[in-house]
Amino acid sequence: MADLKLRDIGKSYVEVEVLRGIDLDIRSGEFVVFVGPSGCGKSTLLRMIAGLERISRGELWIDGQRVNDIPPSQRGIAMVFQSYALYPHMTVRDNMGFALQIAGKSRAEIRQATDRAGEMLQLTPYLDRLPKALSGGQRQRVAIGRAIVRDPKVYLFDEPLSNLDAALRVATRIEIAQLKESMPDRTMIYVTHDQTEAMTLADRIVVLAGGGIAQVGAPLDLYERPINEFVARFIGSPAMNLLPGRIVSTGEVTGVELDAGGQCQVPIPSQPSDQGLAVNLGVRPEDLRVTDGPALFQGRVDLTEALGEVTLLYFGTGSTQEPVIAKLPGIHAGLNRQTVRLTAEPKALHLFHGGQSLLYRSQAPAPAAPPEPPGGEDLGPVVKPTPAR
Ligand SMILES: Nc1ncnc2c1ncn2[C@@H]1O[C@H](COP(=O)(O)OP(=O)(O)OP(=O)(O)O)[C@@H](O)[C@H]1O
Repeated sequence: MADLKLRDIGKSYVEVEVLRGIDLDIRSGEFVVFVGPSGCGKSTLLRMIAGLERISRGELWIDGQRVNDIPPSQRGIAMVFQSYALYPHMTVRDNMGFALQIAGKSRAEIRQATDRAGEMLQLTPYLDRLPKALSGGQRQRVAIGRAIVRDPKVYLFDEPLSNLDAALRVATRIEIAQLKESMPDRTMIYVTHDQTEAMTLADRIVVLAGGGIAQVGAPLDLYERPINEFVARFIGSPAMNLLPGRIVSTGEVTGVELDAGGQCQVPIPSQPSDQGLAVNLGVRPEDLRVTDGPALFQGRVDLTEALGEVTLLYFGTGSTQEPVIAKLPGIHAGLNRQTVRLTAEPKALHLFHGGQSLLYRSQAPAPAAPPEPPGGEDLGPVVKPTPAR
């Protein structure tokens, strides 16, 4: 059992500030996944938790102990890297047991721990093999086994599956999920580029961007209620479409007229002063469907990609703006070069102003005496909610 508290953590290299103001509580037994664009500092944050990078600012607490100055070996953590880095001349069992040998454990203890890890990872038949006689997936399992034998309170994974091919990634991802199930009180923190890994493994996802935390939440929370356009487009593939428009009617349901001509009603509350406000309507490719009725979007299909279970339709690929993408179940090759009308359920729509979701503004606590809105133009900043803990 170990919880982690990150308080105002920052990291600077000589002239570059990579991370700042990271505040995060990770509960005992939680599986937390860090995602974000390349270079946003995911690995740096993980390495600071491991003790492999110095923490420039702020405090890190593991299990109630401030560990900023505690060496990695005394933090009760084990880290699994992308490159499995096994000793080529040692058997699987010796690779897994090496840390225990260094720690001075008895042969019987080492044997018991490596037997148990071998069983958990289905490596029992391979314990006497050298790494070169294993597949990539098996080698990565040995690397995980090396962490398991130490029985750490916290497991850190830095893109452990990125060297594996697609099929092995899926198989090993499922094994990691099962591993978590079998160790419910162990805390796991996992860095990945892979959306599916993040969505399927995480209890909570932490989206890092611009040196800080953009949003923290359960995978479906981030998918259904992204706090801003960045998170909206980062979670989900292909990325959410953003259609520019303006608010034409306000209330519990907001009317939006799109620059391209479509109209829609969005069940997100707005105030009278929002009338005329420039917004982006967000709609995920998978939420669009073809209609004969009133359309949210209408255009000529420039390209279709048939992926088997779904077809992707691309619109406006020639313009400077991002193409609009629809993801329809089934095969729709006949739609190529056709003009298609698309719509979506109102509850699948998102509204953004100045990059921030209007959904969250409505949840902000009302001030004791709300000031009169000044003339209906300036809404002021969209208030961020307190991230879920
Ligand atoms: N030793 C260093 N000196 C200076 N800058 C560094 C150093 N190590 C990392 N950085 C910078 O810190 C930033 C964050 O790096 P980090 O590897 O944590 O990103 P990441 O989000 O894990 O990226 P990726 O997804 O590409 O692995 C990058 O811009 C990187 O160039």
